[in-house]
Amino acid sequence: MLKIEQLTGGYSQTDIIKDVSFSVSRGEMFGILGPNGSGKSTLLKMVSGILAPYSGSISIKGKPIKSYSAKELARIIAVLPQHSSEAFSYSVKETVSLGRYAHQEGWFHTWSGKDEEIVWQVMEQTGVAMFADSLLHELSGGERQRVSLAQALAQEPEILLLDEPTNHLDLSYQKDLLDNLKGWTRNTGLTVISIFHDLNLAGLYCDRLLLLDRGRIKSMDSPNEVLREEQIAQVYQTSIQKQPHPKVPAPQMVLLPETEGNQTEEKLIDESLLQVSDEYIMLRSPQHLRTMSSGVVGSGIGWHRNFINRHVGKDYDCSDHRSEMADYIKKLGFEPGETVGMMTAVFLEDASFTFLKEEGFSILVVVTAGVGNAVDASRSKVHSSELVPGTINIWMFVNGELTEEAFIQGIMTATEAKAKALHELMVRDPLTGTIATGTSTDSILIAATQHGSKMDYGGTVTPLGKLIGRGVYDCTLEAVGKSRKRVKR
Ligand SMILES: Nc1ncnc2c1ncn2[C@@H]1O[C@H](COP(=O)(O)OP(=O)(O)OP(=O)(O)O)[C@@H](O)[C@H]1O
Repeated sequence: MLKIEQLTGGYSQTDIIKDVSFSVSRGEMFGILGPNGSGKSTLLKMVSGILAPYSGSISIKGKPIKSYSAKELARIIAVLPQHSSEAFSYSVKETVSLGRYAHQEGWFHTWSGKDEEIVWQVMEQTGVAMFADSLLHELSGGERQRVSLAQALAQEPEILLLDEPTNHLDLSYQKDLLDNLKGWTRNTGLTVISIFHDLNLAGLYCDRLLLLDRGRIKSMDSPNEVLREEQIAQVYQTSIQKQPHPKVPAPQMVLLPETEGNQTEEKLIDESLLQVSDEYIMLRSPQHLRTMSSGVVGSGIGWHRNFINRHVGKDYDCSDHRSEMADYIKKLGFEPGETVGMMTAVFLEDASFTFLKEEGFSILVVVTAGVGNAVDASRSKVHSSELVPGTINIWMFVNGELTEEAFIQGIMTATEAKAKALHELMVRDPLTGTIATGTSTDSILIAATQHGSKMDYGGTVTPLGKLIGRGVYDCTLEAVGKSRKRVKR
């Protein structure tokens, strides 16, 4: 659809765009990225024919751009410029109607039924039909942006060039606009070439991205390839981290703020922060901790500062345990979003905890363990899937920085140490009679301050794994021992 070859150009004989070549296919959504001043708008001006290049060529549908008249070009390409705050006293409908100019034939430019139909259709699509008679200056910045888009669409272009289209739009209109653009590329074959400042939106919606660095192509590929941490950090000169999107296979780039200097003094997470009552064991951390857990509340990966292991009776109704637990946390005066909450039928005075230190880092392990509901994971097929309280809950608080890999390996190490303790104590699965590996509702938490020594790994023979293995094994032995004594009494 569009082919750019060795394009060089700029202003007053200064090269802004240098030797740029790429092509865009019909129906493609193509994003242009780059820091301020890297030449994105200049490139778009050349592609739209507003600015003549010094050298190189641009061809559209196989013909040089120079061979098209202005009117012919306007029937193929529509441009949505960077938003301007100027607003003339035209009505919305009049403004959108200007987009039909390229399609009007002859000297008298008669307004046809088709023109009218298309203008209303694009006003509906962009959500501005309700303002049809309003004057532009009466609209908000985002509403005016949508009017400009409607005007561009009224041209019925085959290629839509957009300079920062989501500028001034609130979240829901950003999503609507990009969903619509994506839909049009798929359904009507519209080709979209758009400048983005928001790398995450570009990564979510574009088929391919072009990254400009001081007027040259730094990278042009799929979003996942272009949005590489080191590359973006280098081109944008900032600290950035790449993460997977939680729902779709698209990269998300997050800024890493400079927090040095305004950090409050780090407080050690140790047993002095534990509060144990008949109702719950609680740890309130002075700072947010990076967590990976399977709690009833706060499960998955996150940042939390309150940790509650709550005692519930054996007859606790588990049918809506998540919302019941969230209500309970609120009643205690905590925000469920900041809290990891677990439940246990074990008497909390039977909890076991230990604080272990190594060169440069330390961990606090807390275990509550009831094994009446023990299961051998290798034979769990014979059990029903019903959830019953009676469980081993393991908390591990690490004073140190963990990689994601270390979080996962720490959980593996703890699970192995727990299984070993159950083996040592000959805890049996009551249904199979074989040695149990856990219970059917065990929960685990690993939480790290993310300050201090960095631990890349948490496997069994790593410094972190050694402390976890020992701490979880010892605490599980002790907690199961205490709870068994109580059962005997
Ligand atoms: N009309 C102009 N005359 C002279 N120089 C210009 C003109 N427009 C832009 N420039 C210069 O060209 C360079 C690239 O500008 P351009 O607007 O293409 O960058 P951009 O990547 O779109 O930046 P931004 O992200 O800030 O919108 C800048 O150094 C700018 O000062």
